[in-house]
Amino acid sequence: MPAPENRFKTRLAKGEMLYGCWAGFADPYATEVLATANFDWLVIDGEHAPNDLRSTMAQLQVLEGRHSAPVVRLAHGADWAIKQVLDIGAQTLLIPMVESAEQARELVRATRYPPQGIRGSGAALARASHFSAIPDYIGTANDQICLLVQVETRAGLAALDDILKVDGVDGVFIGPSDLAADMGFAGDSSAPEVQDAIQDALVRIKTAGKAPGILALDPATARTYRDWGAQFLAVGIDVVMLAQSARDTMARWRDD
Ligand SMILES: O=C(O)C(=O)C[C@H](O)[C@@H](O)CO
Repeated sequence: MPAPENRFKTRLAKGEMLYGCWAGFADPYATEVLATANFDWLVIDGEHAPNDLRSTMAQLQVLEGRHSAPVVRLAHGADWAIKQVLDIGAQTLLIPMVESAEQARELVRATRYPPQGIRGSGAALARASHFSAIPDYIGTANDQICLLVQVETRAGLAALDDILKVDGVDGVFIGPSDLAADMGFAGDSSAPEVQDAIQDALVRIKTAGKAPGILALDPATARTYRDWGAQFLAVGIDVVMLAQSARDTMARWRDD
């Protein structure tokens, strides 16, 4: 019995268009509600949402067997953090602020058991191995890892061609907000210079045979990014959806 199939990785490799959403409440109940929308993937965000290992695991549990595949974003690509989140059952990781091929290679090694990598062997007590119910977990887990790196600075764009050559990187996510800020357009990813950089990056990622990813809350922008080659495309943030809907509702009655 091998490690569970990573459906997200399988669909990504087939070239399927995958629509996602950020899960930012850091709560399994909210993520379970979000999963009823049947997004293809949901980002359990450990960078900008108040997630910890327990809240991340609880969201992995509620997503088990659901259509929405979990993508776990870490605050930083530290090998110990990767080890812990893989052991609780994550199979697809999104790592921010990747700026070199060497950094990408280190991330690949951190996600793989030896000899391909340095992932520590704690499968005996790990949720990922179904608590040892998967006897061949260590021998089969590497193949089910999907590593998505975020390129979101000028340095990352300059290293993008080399990052794309790294085996084990399955996709590259362009972070529009951070890229805009690094380019001197903080808060404005619609600036022509940023848009040109995004288009160039998405085309390069696709041409290199990797999966291009990005986030856009505005449907017209999301369609543009899809036209430019985005394959895993996040089109919503749950926190934003609730906040905006609540404000609109009160505004409607305030002036009624
Ligand atoms: O730089 C970006 O944009 C991203 O990486 C996505 C954001 O972090 C996401 O939280 C939406 O703001």
